[in-house]
Amino acid sequence: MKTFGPRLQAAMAELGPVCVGIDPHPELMQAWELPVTAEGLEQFAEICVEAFDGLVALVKPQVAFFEAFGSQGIAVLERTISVLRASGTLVLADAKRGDIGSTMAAYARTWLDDESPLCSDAVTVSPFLGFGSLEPALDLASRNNHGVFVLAATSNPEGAQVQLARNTDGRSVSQTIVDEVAARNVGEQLGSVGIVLGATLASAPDLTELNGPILLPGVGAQGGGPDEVRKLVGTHGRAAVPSASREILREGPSVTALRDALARTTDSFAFLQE
Ligand SMILES: O=c1ccn([C@@H]2O[C@H](COP(=O)(O)O)[C@@H](O)[C@H]2O)c(=O)[nH]1
Repeated sequence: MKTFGPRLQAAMAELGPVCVGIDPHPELMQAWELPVTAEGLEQFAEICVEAFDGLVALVKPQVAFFEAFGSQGIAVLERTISVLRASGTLVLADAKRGDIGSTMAAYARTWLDDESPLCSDAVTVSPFLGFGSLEPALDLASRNNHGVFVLAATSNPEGAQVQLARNTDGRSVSQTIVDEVAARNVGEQLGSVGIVLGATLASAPDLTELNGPILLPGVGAQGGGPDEVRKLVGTHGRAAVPSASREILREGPSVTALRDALARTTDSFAFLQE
């Protein structure tokens, strides 16, 4: 099996660079005339799978919205991930896990071990307990040909307080994270360790050495768009994966309307793959 980076690259070349998020906000479930229950969650997820499966490079379920329904929500998430992956659609679990190394190993087994019911193609992780604490996830991902997306510069304005702080060597925390990720991707076609870079940001760390996928959440509902993404990624457009959730999901529950919204978003970012 190919490593995650080239698999994502192939999917983006075929289907366009966009990632669509499955974020079952209670307000969206109500707007879709679904009950805000585990049953409603299941229907929401099934509609998303029907709308997006096979039509998008990456699907990103936001784990928090499933966890909110307890064990039944987790069961819906398991089914959603496995149905998408069974048909070859790449799944990024947006779990943003980060902890001391020994606990990180348990998170890694949950999201990146092929025997786990929640195993996904990739997972988001938080490096703010120290980049080295991510080692168990990076190691397991590498052994199993999965991917990891490391938060580097997030789309929320509060992130700057931590992420733009300077280290003793003068680099920002964000830049340090990008550099650590870059070291993981040396020699790869496209590395399997990516970063998360908010599409809402005014500027980006230096991405020259990154050689990994750049997930850009914040498209649409948070105000990011093609112009912002173009400016942020510069010459690294082929590694850029703009991500939108609410902007597309608001068009539901019609599968046709969801697909149309996805197609519009994909068209608006087609320039990244040119
Ligand atoms: O910096 C970040 C990291 C992750 N996210 C996640 O992406 C989606 C965005 O949803 P929209 O509805 O498109 O705003 C959501 O799951 C966030 O948790 C992010 O927004 N910014």
